[in-house]
This record gives sequence, C-alpha cells and structure tokens, in this order.
Amino acid sequence: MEHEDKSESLQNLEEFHISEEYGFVLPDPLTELPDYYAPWMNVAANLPHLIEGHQLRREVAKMPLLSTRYLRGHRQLRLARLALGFITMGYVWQGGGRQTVKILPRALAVPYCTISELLDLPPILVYADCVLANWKKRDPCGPLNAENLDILFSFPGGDSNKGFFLVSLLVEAAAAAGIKAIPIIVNAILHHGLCSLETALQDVALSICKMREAFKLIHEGVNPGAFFRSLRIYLSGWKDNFLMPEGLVYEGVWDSPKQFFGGSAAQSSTLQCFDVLLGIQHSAAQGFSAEYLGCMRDYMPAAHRAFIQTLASGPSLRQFVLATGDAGLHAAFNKCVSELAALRSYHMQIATKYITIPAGRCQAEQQQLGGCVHEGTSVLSERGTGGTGFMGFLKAIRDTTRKAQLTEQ
Ligand SMILES: C[C@@H](C(=O)Nc1ccc(Cl)cc1)[C@H]1[C@@H]2C[C@H](n3cnc4cc(F)c(F)cc43)C[C@@H]21
Repeated sequence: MEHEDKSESLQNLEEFHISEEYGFVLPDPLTELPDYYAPWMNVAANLPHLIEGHQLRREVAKMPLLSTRYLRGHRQLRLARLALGFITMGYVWQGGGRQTVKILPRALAVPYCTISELLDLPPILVYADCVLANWKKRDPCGPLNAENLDILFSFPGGDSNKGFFLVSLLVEAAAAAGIKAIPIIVNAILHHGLCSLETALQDVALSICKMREAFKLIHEGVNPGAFFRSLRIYLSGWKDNFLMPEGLVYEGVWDSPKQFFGGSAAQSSTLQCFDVLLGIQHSAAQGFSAEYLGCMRDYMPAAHRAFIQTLASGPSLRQFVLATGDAGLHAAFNKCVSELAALRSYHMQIATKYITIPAGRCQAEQQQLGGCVHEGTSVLSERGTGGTGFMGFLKAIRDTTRKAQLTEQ
C-alpha cells in the first residue's frame, strides 16, 4: 500500500509545478516587477554594459536596501531571484575571475537570501533561474521555438548567452512529452496495463530523441570561445573554488562566508528524472557523480525535487518490465535507455567542443603568454559545465546509462 499511495500522488503533475506542455520549464515567466523594484531590474537589464564599463560595483553600492514584502506570488519571486542572481554573479565575477570580491553588499545579500529562503533555493544563480525562468516569447501567441524566443537577462559574452540558455530551454521543452508520460507509466505498473505501458515508454524514447535534436542547435547558437572565456566564468560558484577558498560573505545575513556550487546541467530536473524513471543509479563508485547529483537536487525548485523523490520511492519500472518477460516491453524499455545514452554521448561531444578544446587552447596560451586565469577558475572546471572533471562526470553517467540495458533473458 505504501507504494500505492505515494505513486498515486504522481497522477497530478500540476501539484509538482510540472506542466504537460512545458515540463519543468516555468510557463510564461513574468518579465516585469512592481516599479518599487526598478533599482534591481535596471541593473540586471544592463549587466553586460555595466560590467564592460566597470560601473557595476558603483551601481551596486548606490542600490537601496529594498523590502521583499511587495513581491506577490511565485512568478514575482522567481523573477526577483533571477534578477538578483544575475547581479550577484556579475558582481562576484566582474573581473573575469582575476580579482574576486569576498563580500556581497547587504542591498543585494539581504533580499536575495530572503527570496531564496521563500523559494527553498540556494542564494546563487541556478539552472532553474537562468534557463527555466529566463525566457519570453516575442509573439505571445507564437510557438515555443528559437525564432520566437528571447532571454530576459544576459552576462557579457554576446549572443552566445541567448544561444546557451535558449538551447537548454528547448531541450527541456522537448522533454515535456516524456515527463507527461511518467504518471501513465506509474499507473500502468500499479494496474498492470501492459499496452498503455508500452505506448508510454515509446513516448519517452521519442521525447529523449527530440531532446538530442534540440541540443544540436547549440552549434549555431553558441561560440566556443565566448562560452569558455566569458559565460562559463559568470556561472561559476564559490564552493571548492580556489579563487574563493572561503566562499562568499552575505553581508547582513550571515557573519561567516558561505559556499555554494555554480550552475550546472546536473541541476536540470529532466537530466535526473529520466535516470530515476529507468532505475539508472549512479553509484559513488564513479567518484563524485552520485554524491554530486544528490547535492544538485537541493539546487532545484522544491516541487521538482519532490517529484523526483516521489518517483524514486515508487515501484521499479525496471523490475516490473523484467518480471513481465514481455518482449515488447523489454524492447520499449531498452529503446529509452539507448536514447538516453545517445543523448549523454552527445552531451559529451558538446562539452568537448565548448570546454575541453578551448581549455586546451587556453593552457597553450598560458605557456606562451601571461596565463589565462580561466583554467580551473571554478567548480565549473570540476563539476559544473567545466573542464576535465565535468567530462569525467558526463562519461560516468553515460557509461552507467549504457549498462542499464535489460540483457536478453
Ligand atoms: C546546454 C547544456 C548546458 O549545460 N546548459 C546549462 C548548464 C548550466 C546552466 Cl547554469 C545553464 C544551462 C545542456 C543542456 C541539455 C540539458 N539536459 C536536460 N536533460 C538532459 C538529459 C540528459 F541525459 C542530457 F545529457 C542533457 C540534458 C542539460 C543542458
């Protein structure tokens, strides 16, 4: 019965803030806040200009300490968090990682931590901010496609910002059809609906295939140099980062410095939820991948974290398919696994083009010229969208995915 109750609750995706059309993407994010918050929105909207003009520090010093009490509802909180998150990353990394700041001024730190507490998210920019809530349609009645989308905020790095965040968004949107099939799958297991289960698994496999199609848009949308030298720095965190060994002091909030991981694809609920559905467990054996993936769940919206946990505590799809001995189900399950492994292999190819190769060039420059501070500037070079560590992480989860194929009886 325990499984029954928990899994029944999966029937209503709405309660997990998951939409049938958009999956984990925040549908129709707000683009404006009450005028009272203009000091935040004006700085966030001009971040590249202020950073390149070395004016950000001065602008932040002028910023009044605003109250969060005039923020109404989930979408206003998400937009306020998005704006403060971009300003915070810009403020910490404005020197491109050369000279970092150790203290986040109270005018930023106090409201940012208050809002983060309300949303149960860490006070640092996460995937759910800069991908899931950082978009708008040009034509509100138009489709969710690259031509009709734009981002709300950017770092220095030009159009590659838009390419990187929107390609991630389109991959997440392609996952929606697969996520929508999950309650059907759980229901079919509980009621032995073998036919509906096979159809739902085919929907999941097709959705993962479409995610890989969407991912291919990154080649035209993102320049490797701009990503590696600029955007990647601004997504860096202050945990396990030799540039900020203590972390960051959140003035007016905590007396001691705090450490938080930088933005990473591992913060994508989609990336983690298909593993859980297919019973793919990343053991601690592959170094940090299992523990790191676990940590990253705390960097996801609470409702999405709850969905993944509820799914993980439900009946095992893998065991059910094995127990039926049904060849059609067996094939449909293995198709999902092979599509996920192919997506992970593709992710490795992208990381090679956008991280490993530019990092190699950077090191070569380092030998000739006066160093490129970017190498290893942050947890990104270990775990986030970063260097060799990140590649090892992706390879580990890809290899574990491959092993999850059901072998012939
Ligand atoms: C473009 C890339 C990126 O790293 N985006 C990013 C990173 C950090 C931040 Cl802060 C913002 C954006 C990657 C896209 C595809 C996304 N994806 C979602 N579900 C996945 C399942 C998989 F199996 C898989 F391989 C990739 C999967 C992850 C990001």
